[in-house]
Amino acid sequence: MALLESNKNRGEVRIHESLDELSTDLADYIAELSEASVKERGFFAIALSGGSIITLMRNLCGAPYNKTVDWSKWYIFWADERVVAKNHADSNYKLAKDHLLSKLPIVPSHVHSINDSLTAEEAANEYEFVIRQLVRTRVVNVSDVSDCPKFDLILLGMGPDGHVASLIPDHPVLEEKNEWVTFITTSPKPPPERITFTLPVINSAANVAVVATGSGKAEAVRLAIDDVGPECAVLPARMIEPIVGKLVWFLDHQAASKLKGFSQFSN
Ligand SMILES: O=C(O)[C@H](O)[C@@H](O)[C@H](O)[C@H](O)COP(=O)(O)O
Repeated sequence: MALLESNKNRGEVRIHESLDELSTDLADYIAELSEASVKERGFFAIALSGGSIITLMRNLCGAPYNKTVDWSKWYIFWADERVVAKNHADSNYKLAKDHLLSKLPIVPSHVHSINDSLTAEEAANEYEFVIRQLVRTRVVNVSDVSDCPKFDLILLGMGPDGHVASLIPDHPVLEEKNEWVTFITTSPKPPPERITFTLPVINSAANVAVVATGSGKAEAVRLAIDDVGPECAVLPARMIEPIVGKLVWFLDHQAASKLKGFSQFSN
C-alpha cells in the first residue's frame, strides 16, 4: 500500500497493487476503528453499502479478526439499500448476510436492515426513526457540529458515474438537508427504488471510507479527488467532505491510474 500525496484536502488516498492487498488493508482499517470506537464509546456503529465492497471486506471473516474484534459491540446499518425483499438477489442486506454477516458472530438484533414490506418512502422514514432511537441511547453517536448521527464508520462504494450510496448525479436527492434517510425511485443502476443516507449524515460520520477498484472508475476517481476545477463540484463522490471526520480512499492501481502523481507508482 502506498499513500498518494496529491490533494490532501480530499482525505487520505491509499493505493494498492492488488485486490488482495486492498482487502488486507481494508480489514485492518475496519478492525482498528472498531477497537478504538469500542474503547471510547462501548459500541461500533458501521454502515455498509452494496456492490463489490462487501466481498472486499472478506478478510474480516478469518484470522486474526475472528478472534481479535469485539463483534458483540458491532451495530450494522446500510448507507443505502435497494427496495426489494430481503431474500431478493438485489438486496444489499442479502449480499452482506451471505458474504459477511452469516460468517461473523454479530448479535442478530444489532443488524438494522430496512423494512422490506414498505414503499421506498415509508421504508426511508421508518429507517430514520430506528436510527433516531439508537441515537437517543447513544448506540449511534451524535454529531457535535450538525443535527445528525455520527456513525463510527460509513463504508461507500462508488459507481463509474461518481455516485456513492444512492446519491446519484444531477438528482435533487443531493440537496436534501433535513432528512437523515431519504429515497429515490429513478436509480440508473438497477433496481430503481432505493433508500439512502443523505449527504449531511455521511458528512457527519467520524470516518468515511470510499472503496473503488478497476479502470472503469478511474475518471470518477480523478474528478472526486484531484484539483480539477468547479465542474467536478457536483459529482456526488466529490461532495463527500466529512465536517470533522476522516475520509480515506481505498483504490487499486487501475482506479487510481488517472490521478495526478500516480505515475510514481506505476513503474
Ligand atoms: O446498492 C448499491 O448499488 C450501492 O450501494 C452503490 O453505491 C455501490 O456501492 C456502487 O455502485 C459501487 O458498486 P460496485 O463496487 O459493485 O461497482
